[in-house]
Amino acid sequence: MTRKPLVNRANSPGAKPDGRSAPLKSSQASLELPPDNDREPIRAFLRIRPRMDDGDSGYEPYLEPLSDTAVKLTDPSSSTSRSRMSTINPSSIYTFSHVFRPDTQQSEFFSKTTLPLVRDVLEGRNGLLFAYGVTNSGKTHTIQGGNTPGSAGILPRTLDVIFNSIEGLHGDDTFRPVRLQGIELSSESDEPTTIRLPSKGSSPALADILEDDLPTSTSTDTDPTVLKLDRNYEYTIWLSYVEVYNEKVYDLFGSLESGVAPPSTAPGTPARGGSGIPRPTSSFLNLPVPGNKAHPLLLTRKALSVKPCPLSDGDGDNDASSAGKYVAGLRQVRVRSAVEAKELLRLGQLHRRVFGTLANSQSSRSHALVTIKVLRVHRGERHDPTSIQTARLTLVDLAGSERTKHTHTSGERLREAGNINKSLMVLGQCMETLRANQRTLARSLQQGVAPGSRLDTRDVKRGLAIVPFRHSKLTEILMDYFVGEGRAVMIVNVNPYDTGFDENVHVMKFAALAREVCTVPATNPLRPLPSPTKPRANGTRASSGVNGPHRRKVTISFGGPGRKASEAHLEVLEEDEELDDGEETSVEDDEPINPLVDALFDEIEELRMQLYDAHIRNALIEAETREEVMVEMEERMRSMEEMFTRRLMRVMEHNEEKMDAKLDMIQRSRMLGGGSRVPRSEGGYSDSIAGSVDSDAIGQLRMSDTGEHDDGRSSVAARDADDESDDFEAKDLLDSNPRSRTPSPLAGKGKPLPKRQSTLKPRPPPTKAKFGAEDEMDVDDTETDDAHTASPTEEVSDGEEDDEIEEGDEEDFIDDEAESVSEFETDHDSREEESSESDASYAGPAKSKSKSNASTVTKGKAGTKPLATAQAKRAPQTAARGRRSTRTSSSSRAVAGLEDELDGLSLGGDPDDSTVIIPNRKAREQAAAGTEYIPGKGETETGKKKKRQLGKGRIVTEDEIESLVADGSQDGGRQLRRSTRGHR
Ligand SMILES: Nc1ncnc2c1ncn2[C@@H]1O[C@H](COP(=O)(O)OP(=O)(O)OP(=O)(O)O)[C@@H](O)[C@H]1O
Repeated sequence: MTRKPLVNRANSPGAKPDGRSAPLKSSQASLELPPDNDREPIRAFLRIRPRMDDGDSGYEPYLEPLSDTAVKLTDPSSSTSRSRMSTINPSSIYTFSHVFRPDTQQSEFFSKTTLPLVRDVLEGRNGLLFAYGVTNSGKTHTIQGGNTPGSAGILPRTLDVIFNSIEGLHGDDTFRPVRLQGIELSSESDEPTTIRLPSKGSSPALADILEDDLPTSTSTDTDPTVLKLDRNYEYTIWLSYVEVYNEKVYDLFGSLESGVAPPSTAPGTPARGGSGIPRPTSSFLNLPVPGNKAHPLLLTRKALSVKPCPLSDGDGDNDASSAGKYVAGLRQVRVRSAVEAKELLRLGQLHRRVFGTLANSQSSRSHALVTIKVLRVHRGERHDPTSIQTARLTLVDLAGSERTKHTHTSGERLREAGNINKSLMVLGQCMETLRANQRTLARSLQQGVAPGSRLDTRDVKRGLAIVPFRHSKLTEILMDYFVGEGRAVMIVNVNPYDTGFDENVHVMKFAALAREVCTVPATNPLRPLPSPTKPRANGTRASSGVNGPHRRKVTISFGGPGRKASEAHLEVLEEDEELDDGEETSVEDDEPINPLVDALFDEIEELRMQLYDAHIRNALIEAETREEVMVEMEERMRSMEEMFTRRLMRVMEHNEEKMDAKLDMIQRSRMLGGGSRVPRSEGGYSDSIAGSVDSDAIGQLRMSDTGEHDDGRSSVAARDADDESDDFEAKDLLDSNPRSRTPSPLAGKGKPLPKRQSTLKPRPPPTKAKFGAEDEMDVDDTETDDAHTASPTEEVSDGEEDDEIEEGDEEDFIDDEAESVSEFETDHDSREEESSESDASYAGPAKSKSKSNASTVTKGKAGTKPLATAQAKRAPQTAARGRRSTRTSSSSRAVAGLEDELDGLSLGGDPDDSTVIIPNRKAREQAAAGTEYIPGKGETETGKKKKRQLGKGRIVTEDEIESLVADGSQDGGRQLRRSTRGHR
């Protein structure tokens, strides 16, 4: 956006106070001080929106009226931590010119806020009213009103009052207004002063669907107020309607169809009274509804430029100080009745919808400015252009003031929001600067001037800041109201329910700021205008706007009760404004621009937009990251669950195998021991097997916790009377309680193997010969069943398997969880580790029998795995040999006790005959009844599987077991043990 030079005259309010009474000239260094009562602050009215049925329920209002002029704003979340983070006071009191409570009627609101401005404009004074507030706070309702009787807003009421008051005082069309306050002869203008108002029957298609939702003006919903006017004057009323959207100015009457005014709209007569309300139309609204999205209807509109008024538009003194800026090319349409005016404004509303700023959202995304211009001339001087006086009243419906960070907008919406915020921010900056300048000026006046003396205006001007009106289109258009003459009124709309508290605090602060800005109401109303100017030549050139023409798609949904829902697809092409070629440059353009200020403003705007973008990007990234982390965590949890399940299964199977190995070993020791008791020899295998039996197997078979875990022999003695099923339970208990467990069975059964190797070497041949084929078979059996878990080498490989799993799952582990797992495994396999450690550190002192045994293994372990396996195969033979040769009296007793018990476990029977022991009482009852055993819910998969398999076989009751035990069959006993695995 190119910038025009800043103008000290127009941008500084310093010139203003004296502008009326003593025009400021560059050659004139002093001025008369205006009396203080010449200025009055902007009046700010607060209107609180009532609670709506849809959407406001559940919210408590955070705004409480304290009086007719004060309200208290309380942060609804003040009790939460949010308020501690917020810089906004949890509770604040704000004062206004008047506070309108939610139940205020439209007529009352109009009378107190707008009627004085209507009187002013009819008497020749300018006025500005703007509605400020967040979305959904009631700005449009305040300005335009609703559909119900009595709900007409201040705009239709203003038109009612004006036309009520000038009834019979209508002037003719000889002169027409141009720019801000210029006039020209209508005959010299190309532009039509009227518009074609076709009848209802020829209603255009697009207008038909667009107007459905708009408030309809009814002949009954009019304001009856009549102001008393000087009846020596004639009046003509002109309307213009501007939309400021994306920092561009568009004429909402721009596409009106030009035409000769129909007879019914001749000067002085109402357009069409009664029910026959005329309908204005435009080239757009005549077009058929495009329903095909692929071929949208292309509509083009052109932005208008805002230009400084020429000096010739100034007052009689040719003072440029009061000349603001005008919208070049803006159509000003003569209206002759309130009805006609309302229809025309309705047309503007339709155009606003066609071009999309109201089409896709109920929220206004543009600023809408309606200007009512009144030309007044004395009846006796109606042909003297210098006697024509002009005044204007502008009503502004500002776009919602919420900031983008709360609206989560992006793309086109972000641009819109950025531009809305830009213009509102600049409006605030202008007010702030105006206030500061006025204070500076007041201070200068107080300090430096004696009563009645003159002040050097150059000193005063030096202390005044430049007001940044030209940094937004909105403030450029409104600037004349702040630096020129006229009253300004601000309506602050607040929805105390669902809108953001912070946003409303900003609105309140803005209002407080506005209230401290003073404007200068005209004290010399209806100044005669200079001679009318000739229409300008259209010497314009295209704007060098950086963005170029802007295209966007607009979809308008329509339908409703009794109508088919449909959509109209439009494409809007918005062309940049044209820049003037310099024909009408004012003094402003000659003023040097302050490059630093200009650059700083540009920088601020740029940074602000970057900040918005960054906020939105951050929010998106955060959301995506959270999502990713969540998915990853879920994945990890799943894999950990699988891994733990696998581990649990493995540990269970491992335990089963160990238990089998122990049982086999114990049984084998019994068999190998036979009836003869061989004295234990020092360092022989009998030591190891005895130790193993003493400390592990016996301890594991112990029935109840005797508290003598370290003394397996006493445990064996204590449990002689216990039965077999209890035995199983005791094993489970011991397995599940690491503290109560005796050293690992592997420590007993695995470590002796290398020792066996050392004792194997001197093994005499007769010993080997003593063991026949049956023993060899047993050894083979041990190889498959026992050596798998008993062999240290196998244990190592088992451990490697574990390691593999751990490596595979390593990344899935959270350290703590991994620790808990290893803790479990450490307890469980502590004896194995002990063994491994001992294996690895042969030089260490032997701490126990098994350790000392293991330490001797190391030498043997230096060999290969086959060697170890061979050792494992020979282990039972060696053990038997050792047992026969060496045994202490105590261990002998223990072994004897164990053997006695194992005798009872030796069962005979068919190895193929599948049997089952059902440890569960309910299951036993089912079995006794001949029902197939079904595993219960929650039992492990292994258990289920084995039970199902077993269920296919013969089910054995306890009595049968006892008989089997009585038979003493070894194969049957093994089978029985295997059958019971699944139940552990
Ligand atoms: N004083 C009121 N009495 C009854 N209804 C109201 C009042 N003020 C607002 N409303 C209703 O609240 C809703 C929102 O109001 P409105 O459209 O005027 O808000 P807005 O501030 O103009 O919003 P936006 O900035 O998005 O255009 C409308 O349905 C309107 O009819």
